[in-house]
This record gives sequence, structure tokens and C-alpha cells, in this order.
Amino acid sequence: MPLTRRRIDLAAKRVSGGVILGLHRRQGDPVDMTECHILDPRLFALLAPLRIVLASLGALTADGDVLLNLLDSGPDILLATDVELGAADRTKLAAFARAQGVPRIGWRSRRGRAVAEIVAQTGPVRQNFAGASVSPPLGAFLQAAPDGERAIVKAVIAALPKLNRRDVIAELYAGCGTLTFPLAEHGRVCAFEGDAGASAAVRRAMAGRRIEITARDLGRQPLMSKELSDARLCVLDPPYSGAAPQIGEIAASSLRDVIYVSCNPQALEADASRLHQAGFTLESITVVDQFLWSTEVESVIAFRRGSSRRTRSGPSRSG
Ligand SMILES: C[S@@+](CC[C@H](N)C(=O)[O-])C[C@H]1O[C@@H](n2cnc3c(N)ncnc32)[C@H](O)[C@@H]1O
Repeated sequence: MPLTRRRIDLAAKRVSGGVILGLHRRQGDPVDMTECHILDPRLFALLAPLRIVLASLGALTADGDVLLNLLDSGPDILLATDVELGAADRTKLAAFARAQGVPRIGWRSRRGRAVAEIVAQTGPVRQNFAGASVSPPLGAFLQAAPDGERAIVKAVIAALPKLNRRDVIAELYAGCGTLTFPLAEHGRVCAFEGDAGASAAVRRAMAGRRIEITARDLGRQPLMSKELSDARLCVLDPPYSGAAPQIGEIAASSLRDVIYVSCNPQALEADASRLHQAGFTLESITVVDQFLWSTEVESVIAFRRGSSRRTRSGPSRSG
């Protein structure tokens, strides 16, 4: 739906007389965002005051980045600037957070792979996943829009094979638990996520639920076929680049059911063909149109070994 996008990564550029804040032209400078028919108005309303505060920061000498997430607790901001934040900059950002009702502002240097730090916190930071209250780390991954998230979760749950409550679901690329918490209502979830902050956020919120979460870089250390074979099924939701380092182990395991959530049809094609070579066939596919007015598409695909039934559903309009 229009005006529901809750996550955006903007570029900031100092120019004479102020700061441009918007999206990059393809291989070019950012274009100042003066209107947006996709972004949630609560995030769009922050852009004008953000331009003013960014222009006042000594730490923004040329280029910066502004990642905005709209959590259940309100906007969450992660800034990256080209120079260290000074004490005066921190005071300005704290005043901005109070004035704009922003629970948290974080900062990191644009140089290297600097870790983000909190520079202002005016209240708790919360996001609800299936009744669990998660406090996501700065810059956390969220599905692009709430209705997109609902459609993805619904499609994943609908694609589950018949499970008993003891069955283990291996969940790879779990993020902050978008799928982890709903899946835990159907089986025991052994989740893996590369981002230590995201996996810690799930761990803090999972008390009393049938969830184990491990911080693991599945690119360097994929879950091995032997470990996967202990699970009843595998649910994976890899990044845009796909699951190339992991898919061979899934193919080599004795898993029968795989549910693959994909935001990149090209990466999916490569990974699906590895599964196909290993005897998996397409069981169902749901297309979720969560990237409104773009050619990007999200899909939820169930694969099964030892089955030839094919069904097709969707597209589910959610963007
Ligand atoms: C498309 S997101 C899905 C997250 C979650 N399933 C959700 O719906 O919010 C992909 C996730 O993969 C994680 N990730 C990226 N590369 C990874 C790697 N090499 N090993 C493990 N996790 C990785 C990211 O941190 C991110 O949380």
C-alpha cells in the first residue's frame, strides 16, 4: 500500500546553503526528497527537521547516510558521517530526538566497518513479532512494510508441512525474529543469524518460547548437512545475494522440506536449481508485491523432495 514503507536508507550531501537528503541517482549524487508516495508519513515528516540538524553538524563535512526504521516504538535513526561526532553535535542530536519524539538516534563513522553507537535515547525501542517484544539493534533489518511482513509470515506458515510440537525447524538468516517468533508457535526453532546485535535481540525476547538462536556467519561457516539433517525442515530468508554458500549443504542434507523466502529472483533461480538437482521440486509459490511500483519482488517458495504436486498462489498485494 502507498505510504506504508517503514525502512529507508537515504544519502545526505552537504551543499552550499544546507544539506540534500534523498535517494541516489543511479551512479550519481542524491536527489533531494521533497515528496514520497511510498514512505510512511511519520518518517517523511522527519526529513525537513533532519536537513536542518544535519546542516548544523560539524561531523558532516561532505557526505553522510541516514537509515530510518519505523519501529512500533517510533522512528529509529542511524546516522553515518564522514568525521567523528563532537560534543556539540551530540547535544544537538539529543535535542533533536527530544523535540521530534525519536526514541533513539545512533551514529557510526562512514570509514571502515565502524560499529554503531547510541548518541541519544529518549525512550524504549520495541518491535512486536507474534507477541514477543524485541528491541532491535541500530540499523536492524525489517521487512519493508508491515503488510508485506504479514503476507510473508502468512505464506511461510501456510507452507509448513504437518508438524508436531517437538519437530525442529532450522531457520537460517533469522534477523530480529520476524519469522522466528511465528514459527515457534508450530515447532522448536533453531535459528541462525550473522548479525550479533540481531541475534542478541532475539535472545533477550525469547524467554518461555521454543527458540534457540546462534550468531553465525553462514557465508564463512554454513550450517553443515549433518546438522541440518536433524531438523524436520529448513526455513531460509537470505540477503539479496542469495544463499550460495549455504545451499549446497541444504541440498546434501536429508531434509525433505525447505521454505525459501527470497527478495531476488536471480539469486533464487541459482539456489533453486541447486535444490532441483538434489531432487527437490516446487510445492508452492506465493509472490508478495511489497516493493510498490518497482520491479523488485518478494516470494515465498516451498520445496519438497519426493513429491510432484505443484500449486501456485498470489500475487499477494502488499506494497
Ligand atoms: C532478508 S534478511 C531476513 C531477516 C528476517 N528473516 C526477517 O524477515 O526480518 C536477511 C538476514 O540475513 C542476515 N545475513 C546476511 N548475511 C549473513 C551471513 N553471511 N550469515 C548469516 N546471516 C546473514 C542479515 O543480517 C539479515 O538479518
